[in-house]
Amino acid sequence: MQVSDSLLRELERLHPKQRKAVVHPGNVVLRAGPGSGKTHTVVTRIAYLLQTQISAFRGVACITYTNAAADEIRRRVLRSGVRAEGRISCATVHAFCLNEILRAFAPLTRQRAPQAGQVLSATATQTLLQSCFDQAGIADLVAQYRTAENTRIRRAIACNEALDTYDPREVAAARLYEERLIGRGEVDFEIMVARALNIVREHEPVRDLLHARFPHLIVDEYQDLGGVLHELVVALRDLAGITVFAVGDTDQSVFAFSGADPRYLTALAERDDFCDLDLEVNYRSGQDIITVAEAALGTSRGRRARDDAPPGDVTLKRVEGGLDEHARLACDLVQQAQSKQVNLERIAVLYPRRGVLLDALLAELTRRQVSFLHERDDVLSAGSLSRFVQRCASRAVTNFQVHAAPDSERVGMLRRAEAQSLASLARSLATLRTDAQLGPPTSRLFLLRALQTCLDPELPYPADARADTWLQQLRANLDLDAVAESHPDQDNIGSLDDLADLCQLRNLKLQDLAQGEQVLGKVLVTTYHSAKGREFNTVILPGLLEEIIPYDVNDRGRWRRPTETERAEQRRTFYVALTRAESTLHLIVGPGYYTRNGYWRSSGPSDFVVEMAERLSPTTNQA
Ligand SMILES: Nc1ncnc2c1ncn2[C@@H]1O[C@H](COP(=O)(O)OP(=O)(O)OP(=O)(O)O)[C@@H](O)[C@H]1O
Repeated sequence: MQVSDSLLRELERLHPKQRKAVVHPGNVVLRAGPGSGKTHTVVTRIAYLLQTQISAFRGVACITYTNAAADEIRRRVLRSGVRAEGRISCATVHAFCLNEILRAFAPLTRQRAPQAGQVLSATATQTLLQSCFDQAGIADLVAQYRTAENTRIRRAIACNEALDTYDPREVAAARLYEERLIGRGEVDFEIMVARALNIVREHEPVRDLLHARFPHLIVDEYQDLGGVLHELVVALRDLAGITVFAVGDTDQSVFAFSGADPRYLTALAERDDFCDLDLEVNYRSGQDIITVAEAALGTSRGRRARDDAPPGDVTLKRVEGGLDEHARLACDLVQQAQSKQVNLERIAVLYPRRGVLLDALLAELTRRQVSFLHERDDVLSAGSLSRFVQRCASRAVTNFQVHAAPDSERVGMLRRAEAQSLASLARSLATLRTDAQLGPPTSRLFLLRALQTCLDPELPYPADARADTWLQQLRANLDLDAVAESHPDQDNIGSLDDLADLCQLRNLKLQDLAQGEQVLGKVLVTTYHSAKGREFNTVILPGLLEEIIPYDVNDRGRWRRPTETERAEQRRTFYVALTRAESTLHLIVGPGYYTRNGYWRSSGPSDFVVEMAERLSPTTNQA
């Protein structure tokens, strides 16, 4: 098969090591630092495989950590000009296991795929776990704070790992939890992966069919995936003969609290049948930003910026008061960046987790009328249907912005906003309908046309239009209530009503629904965790105070300082936040903060920053 001109040009632009990873015929482990082009390499490899090695009837499966990452990779592959329609399955671990294994092979395995409402929501999971704690004699534990530990234990059980480091009563509760789940005919995300693993191990025809459909499997962010997924990947490699391309960065491992472990990536890399590759150039950040980030990590990896990259600008600022002052300075810095012609959507203000810092930031941004987008993923209902609505809102808002812009600015605006294409939304809607067993629409164009009517009308909805009326129309035109009613995910069942209630209760505007999506003209305010995989011209990190980062951990209802392991993970999260910056990075420290009860805590600057500054005082400009 022939390589297209555009792909040839892309291959030429790659670093020789990236190119080697793209065209390597066998299994690959690609371990590389932030901004080194891992995602870029993944996208090019998928395009290359689809164009040169995989016939029109077969495809590539790509597993990512988040839905956003899956959407992003799919969008970029389609944009590369390769005919990938229907030949790329890009999904999270759970969606892959559910759709490509449990559901696809239900007739062969005689295991019924989850039906309407049988995939437990997060709240239902916690209720079930709490009742198991009660039965196991540990009623004093609060399920909300032990969910990650429960996941860790269940993963260890599924992988036959030693359980002696866990509280035996929690192990008993975890076993009870699974028994009850199975007894009720329900599933949760963990059990879907474990079931998929068993099916692959026990059913040879499933393995053959999987190999026939997906001769290549790509797994992104491997360091954040747990042991069960690792065993699934090994089974797909060793038993089904699927070629594996695993990508990750152990320094960016930030989900160990729920059983993820970078050693699985190392284990793959050490195998003789895998080619272990590294990339050392950081294409995103200037050298000063890279140096500061490595100092914060505490380990010099010797990564370097590309030759022509400006060094970047790193400032460490100190305020004399509490978090209100951090927030004021953060807003000043946003405005300063804006005055240097940096588009607002290229600026991110990042915080480690919710609390007093976020309260102060939101209050100040609102007071100053800075246009910002806060990813309140906990406020809008969870689930794929709610996410679909949010993506539609993002498309509608962007369409309005393009419509309202002067002619000279319109060119490339949709691309700059990375707005959802109607085709990608139509595909997501088709998947939602299939999952809900609603059957295909009357014609392939039906969904596209319905979406176009809702999202790209001749007179677009203004971004500040009332969200409730817009949502009402979307629900009716796309028949979303039918999806909600019979979808297997409990999260989806009440999500439209929840969204509608929220829109009315809070008087939300259309742009407020465009959560988690890039919206032009808005500064992004989000957590260090959610910033993973993304990049911004300017990154501002206020509230770098001890107790805020590293922060205290809730252990069985009591707050305590993090253990060494937890501290190391928090340090990696901080490193992830620092490495999102392309050209400007602002760090803000101070003497302390007021708690929500109004007590002053003289916590002082974050240890992470103090240690970092000690390692490299000359690079950082003291303001
Ligand atoms: N060979 C290359 N030439 C020029 N730019 C590149 C090259 N490879 C990647 N880039 C650019 O570098 C930036 C970072 O790439 P990418 O997001 O793929 O890195 P990553 O390794 O996935 O980062 P992270 O782990 O931090 O999420 C992107 O803007 C990408 O377009």
